[in-house]
Amino acid sequence: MPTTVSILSNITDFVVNEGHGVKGLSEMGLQTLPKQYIQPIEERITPTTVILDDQIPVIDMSNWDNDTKLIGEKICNAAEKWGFFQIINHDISLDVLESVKEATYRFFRQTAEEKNKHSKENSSSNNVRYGTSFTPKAEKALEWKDYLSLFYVSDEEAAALWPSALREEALDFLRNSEIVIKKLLEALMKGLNVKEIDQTKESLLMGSKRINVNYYPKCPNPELTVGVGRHSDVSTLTILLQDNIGGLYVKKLDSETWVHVPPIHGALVINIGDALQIMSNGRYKSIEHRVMANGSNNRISVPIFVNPKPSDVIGPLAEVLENGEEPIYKQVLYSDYVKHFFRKAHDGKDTVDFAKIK
Ligand SMILES: COc1cc(/C=C/C(=O)SCCNC(=O)CCNC(=O)[C@H](O)C(C)(C)COP(=O)(O)OP(=O)(O)OC[C@H]2O[C@@H](n3cnc4c(N)ncnc43)[C@H](O)[C@@H]2OP(=O)(O)O)ccc1O
Ligand SMILES: O=C(O)CCC(=O)C(=O)O
Ligand SMILES: [Fe+2]
Repeated sequence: MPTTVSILSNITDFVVNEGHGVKGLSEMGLQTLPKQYIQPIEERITPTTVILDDQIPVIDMSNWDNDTKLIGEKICNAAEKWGFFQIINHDISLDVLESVKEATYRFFRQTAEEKNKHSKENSSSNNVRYGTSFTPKAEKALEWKDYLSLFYVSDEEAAALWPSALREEALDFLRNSEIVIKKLLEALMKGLNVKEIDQTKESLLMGSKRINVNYYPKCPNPELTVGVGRHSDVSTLTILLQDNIGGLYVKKLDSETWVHVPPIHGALVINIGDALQIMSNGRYKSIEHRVMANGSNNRISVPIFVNPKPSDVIGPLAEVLENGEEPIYKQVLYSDYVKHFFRKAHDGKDTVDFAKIK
């Protein structure tokens, strides 16, 4: 049985290689944060940069069928001004949302050995990956988070490869999110002068999906580290289910201040990702966000990343440039873009520079 001292002398082995994750560290009852997790001061979330008198829009979807235009305009405004909003009355049942949260706990409660069957080194497929932090090899300071990431190909592949602890619940959440994703994209495309989402557009906007489950265990000295560092998502859009703990912070456009995203029971947090910022030629904003570590509670979240297909080439849409607007982004192969994102540590909005016309 390893002692606390021996574990602390080789954190990488215990947390990363043996698959105990930060959950394993947290459950040892550590009183002090290991030095590997201490973030530089500028990366920590401090009260001085957080504002309390503003918040991301909350959009009620209940009257979508009768009020499509008005709700659509609210969605486009939020995408331009905040890049983030919450939706309520979106028609995904509470049962589906509660079940995927329970299943997330069920997956992470398993032994390190069981979870580690899905690590990068052990997984039989690149489409299933259990890990910790973001990209430990490239990070100077680690992040206080464990995750399982599932790239959706087909129900058959999921049946063969996804862990049974959460397979059905994750698939159910994916299936049930389909209608609301289409409504959001329909509204966002109208705002860009795209009249119809034909098959090519549909594939470009939502040709692939990835569902992650994130576990942020209780943390000693949470003020010294982060759950997730500053980043923007590389998706078209992200649909995030969070629990009731809180801790997600979003950067306010053109400012150095951050706002908290308060948990609302049954709501989903929606954010625009880099792919849609690029396709909209910068009109819709893919905004930096980060997650605070928590000293008293474990937290979970379940993002669905709606993406182009890896083989798609993305760039500003023709409809957006029709009026003579100059493109600010070039055409890039989406899988090159995503690889660039995954190979470096979280460093805020710098990912999108990869696609900028210099
Ligand atoms: C994990 O914590 C996160 C995650 C996020 C994610 C935010 C998003 O927006 S995810 C949406 C990403 N889009 C897609 O998944 C759709 C398109 N997919 C692809 O293009 C490909 O599937 C691929 C992701 C590029 C992988 O293709 P493959 O040919 O298999 O490439 P590899 O060479 O194996 O991988 C490239 C590089 O990325 C690392 N990597 C791959 N998958 C993951 C993953 N799920 N999580 C972390 N890292 C991943 C892989 O290890 C390679 O790096 P090396 O250094 O090992 O070469 C936001 C915030 C978070 O905290
Ligand atoms: O846990 C959260 O609230 C956000 C997680 C996140 O930003 C991500 O997984 O990309
Ligand atoms: Fe994110």
